[in-house]
Amino acid sequence: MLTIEDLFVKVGGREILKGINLQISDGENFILFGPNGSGKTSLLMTLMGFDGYEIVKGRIYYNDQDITHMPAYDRARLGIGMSFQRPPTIHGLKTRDMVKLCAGGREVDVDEMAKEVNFTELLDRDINAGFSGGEIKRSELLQLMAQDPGLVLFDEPESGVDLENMNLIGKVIRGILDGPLEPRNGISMKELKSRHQTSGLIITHTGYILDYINADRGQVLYEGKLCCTARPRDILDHISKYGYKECVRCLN
Ligand SMILES: Nc1ncnc2c1ncn2[C@@H]1O[C@H](COP(=O)(O)OP(=O)(O)OP(=O)(O)O)[C@@H](O)[C@H]1O
Repeated sequence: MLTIEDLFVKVGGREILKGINLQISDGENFILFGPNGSGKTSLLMTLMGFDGYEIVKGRIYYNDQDITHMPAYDRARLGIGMSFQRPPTIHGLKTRDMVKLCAGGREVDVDEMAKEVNFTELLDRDINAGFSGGEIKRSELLQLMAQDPGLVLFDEPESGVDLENMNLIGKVIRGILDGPLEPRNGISMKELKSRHQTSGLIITHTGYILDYINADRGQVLYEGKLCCTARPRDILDHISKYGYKECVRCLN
């Protein structure tokens, strides 16, 4: 699904990612931890192909295709989607129209999807214009539901979300990553799951999202390098007890 080989990236002239190696399989959810400024968002932005993230060494493959220098819109067409920590406001473009664009020509029922994320009242407002933190997250999820990507990059899906909304957002994210939660149209859960192979790369500080999704593997990004491979819950427990200082030992 996703393979990153020896990736070095400069941002604003400074080396931020220093030799990243990572593989995420079909249907796997991988959790990324790390202190502020360690390069987590830069990694996701690089994977999405945004300008300003200069790959100085290394390769990125998606489904065996080399996408290292592919433009962002082509990566989106291939099936990579992203939910941003701070997405921009876009004046003059209604969220409803953006959701249709995300569907890339497929027929989608925007109103029906909006109901699932409690977004009906906001559909005809410009994207993110005056939206609250929780509304921005729900807007992002709605766009992802329409895109139906094969790989989703989530940058801190819990940030700015109250506990009640976290429940809604957590369940929607689980639906995007793990497929429908109950049998549909006479198709068994096992069959639905085997058809749904969406993978996730998810940044979290709090770990709230772990209550909602299946995630067996995680790592810490520390000063631009990956370390400490373990079960995400174990990493979280360790960080809350000892902070990130132990990661320095793992790196040496
Ligand atoms: N456009 C830019 N120009 C210069 N430096 C940048 C730019 N974007 C990011 N950086 C720097 O790169 C480093 C890594 O930033 P990044 O946002 O990737 O960290 P992060 O791990 O996601 O942090 P956080 O947990 O606070 O979100 C930071 O020192 C940041 O200031």
